[in-house]
Amino acid sequence: MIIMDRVIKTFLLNGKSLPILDVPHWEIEQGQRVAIIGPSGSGKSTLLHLLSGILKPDSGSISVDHKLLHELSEAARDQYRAEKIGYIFQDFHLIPSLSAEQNIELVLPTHIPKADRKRRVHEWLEKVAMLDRKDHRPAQLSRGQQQRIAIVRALINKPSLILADEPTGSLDFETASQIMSLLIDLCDAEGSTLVAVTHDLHLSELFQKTIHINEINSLVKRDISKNITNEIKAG
Ligand SMILES: Nc1ncnc2c1ncn2[C@@H]1O[C@H](COP(=O)(O)OP(=O)(O)OP(=O)(O)O)[C@@H](O)[C@H]1O
Repeated sequence: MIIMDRVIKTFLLNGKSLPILDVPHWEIEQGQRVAIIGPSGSGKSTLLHLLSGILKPDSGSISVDHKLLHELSEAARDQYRAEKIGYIFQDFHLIPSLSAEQNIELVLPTHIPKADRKRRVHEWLEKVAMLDRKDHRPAQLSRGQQQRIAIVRALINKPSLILADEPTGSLDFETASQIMSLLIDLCDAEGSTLVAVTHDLHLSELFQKTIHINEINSLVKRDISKNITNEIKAG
């Protein structure tokens, strides 16, 4: 379970403090699959960065599985991120010189013996129908295939929380729906909580719940976001 309480986040820009997020209260139950929609610049990525512990709030509390993130040391936050969180980016962030298999194996804990590592990676490649592409480097894969590898890399350590920032933003609609459905199914199977930012209202329908950022961030003006949502709908 994730609870954000009275969270304020500002950025310093040219010596001026710029308010970005004001979250009075927001909760996500363990195992929920939530799509976050909202206009550009409304703080969606910042919200994910706060949940992952990459960013710290100026004030307020963020609790994940009863652990208060701001009370953890930097080292403990890094460990929490490595163990509990899988992060999926729009542009995959795969290492170009490594094969699909090596990109995934890289995130497995070093104490796991080589043969077990291979077996585990192969099982996951099978789940996303990519076993026959295991030796391909990212440039030798389609964009949808690269995202499948990135999804496996994020999920293989069974994190309790998956954060996805526009994970299908650079894919055509059909591939995007397939990849988003795959991600949701895998999170379902693992019981992981999924919080995904998407611009696409049609894709957001695949989720249990869609939340507009103005329901979370009190700084986003309702009327502006409504107009933008309507524009997205019309598009
Ligand atoms: N490091 C930073 N320093 C200063 N301002 C920042 C920084 N990072 C983000 N911002 C500002 O914070 C606001 C929210 O950015 P964020 O990336 O969270 O928005 P977003 O809703 O994810 O946008 P998009 O949909 O375009 O990706 C923007 O106005 C952005 O300019």
